[in-house]
Amino acid sequence: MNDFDTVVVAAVIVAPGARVLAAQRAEPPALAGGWEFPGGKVDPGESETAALVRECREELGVEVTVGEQVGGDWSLSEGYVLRVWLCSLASGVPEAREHLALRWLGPGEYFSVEWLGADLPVMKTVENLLLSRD
Ligand SMILES: Nc1nc2c([nH]c(=O)n2[C@H]2C[C@H](O)[C@@H](COP(=O)(O)OP(=O)(O)OP(=O)(O)O)O2)c(=O)[nH]1
Repeated sequence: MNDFDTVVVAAVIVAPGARVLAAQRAEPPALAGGWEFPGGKVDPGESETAALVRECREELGVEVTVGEQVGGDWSLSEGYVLRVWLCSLASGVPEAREHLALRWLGPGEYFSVEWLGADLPVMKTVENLLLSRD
């Protein structure tokens, strides 16, 4: 990445049973229908973890606790970089306020949705992380 890249942060919300929350994008048309981890762009002057908490509040109506980072910089389109953290639910039940749908995926279901290109390798790394914990 370079200093001009926009950081997009994403939350892998993990629930008991090693379930992770996948969210289906509503827009733009090129990405609509694809599945991602909830998140969004970091605002100027905002910390990355604060952006993560804010995006989960706005998009899902939940409070999350931020845990360990998953990898480093994940490639996105030109000018963007994706950074990902494991999170847990502190309060609330996720609702699709900005997404088409939400789905909890358990082990064996992690690849049952059409992940966006950037998210597929993230899901693979998360699978390794979660399954090595058992
Ligand atoms: N949030 C999120 N965005 C992702 C993921 N994977 C991926 O390629 N992207 C792309 C889609 C978008 O082009 C960009 C994030 O934009 P966004 O629309 O979620 O950001 P935002 O909530 O801040 O929205 P805005 O500024 O456009 O209103 O990163 C992911 O897992 N989570």
